[in-house]
Amino acid sequence: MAPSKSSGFRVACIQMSVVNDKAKNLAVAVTRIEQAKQNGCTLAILPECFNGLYEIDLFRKNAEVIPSGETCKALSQAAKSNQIYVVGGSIPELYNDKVYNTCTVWDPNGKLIATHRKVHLFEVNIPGKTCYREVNGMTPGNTLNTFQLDRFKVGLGICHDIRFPEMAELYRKQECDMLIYPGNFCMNLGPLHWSLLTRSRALDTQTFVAFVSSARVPHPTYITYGHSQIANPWGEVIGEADEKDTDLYVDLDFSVRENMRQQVPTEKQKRNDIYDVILKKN
Ligand SMILES: NC(=O)CC(=O)C(=O)O
Repeated sequence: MAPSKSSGFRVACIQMSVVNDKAKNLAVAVTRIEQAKQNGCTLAILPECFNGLYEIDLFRKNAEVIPSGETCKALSQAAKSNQIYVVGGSIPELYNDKVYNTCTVWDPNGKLIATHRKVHLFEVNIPGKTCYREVNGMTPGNTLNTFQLDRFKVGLGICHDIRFPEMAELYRKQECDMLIYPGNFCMNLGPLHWSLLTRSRALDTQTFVAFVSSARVPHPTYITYGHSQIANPWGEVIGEADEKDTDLYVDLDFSVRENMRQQVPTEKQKRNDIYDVILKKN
């Protein structure tokens, strides 16, 4: 049974296989959102770049104007017909001839209630392993973004954004109850960092953190790690997928967050007289 609305809700992490065919990806996403609702979920979360492969050369081809593009139309309709909140992973967004890596959020009436453009683009150079320069295909966003799901406040990031504790700290300051990061880690960095980062951001901020990947589909240039997971405010992993095409359903009980904050009151112990994290631009 899904948790009662006052204490929390059930969330679906949709770890779908993403292929080089937008129509197929959209059809899969819509079906899985419907299944999430049938399984008692209040919220369904899709992965980063779920409407096309995470390939620099494909970003502009798959880019759409928000909210008039076909991906937004499909997500809005899926949210409305299933009466469910949808965090639409991310898609390449076309805006003023620039391409952003953008997350859209839809309420159960199919209304767009938030967007988030990836602030920290993925840039690594690990010789012989992974070399990726997302800046060659995307423009970074400049704002932090939240939305309200009933009485719970949710902060948004996309993949590489999870590596920056300052951003999560700013969401903690805004009293977010949960952080959501649609993601797509590679096989070199995923095994070492994916779970560590999910747990760290959950513990730092005393929130629930959902890090939602696409499934591992063998591909010549970018192979996704998978392992979508959710950590609770204690830093415990309370649900984790393997690498396969699957959906992870997890019940969130926000009284756990209240208890943690009372029992380990780090929030009240911050020494803002000697250090602070400050939002400079939004
Ligand atoms: N896809 C990403 O943005 C980030 C990533 O894979 C990493 O930080 O590692």
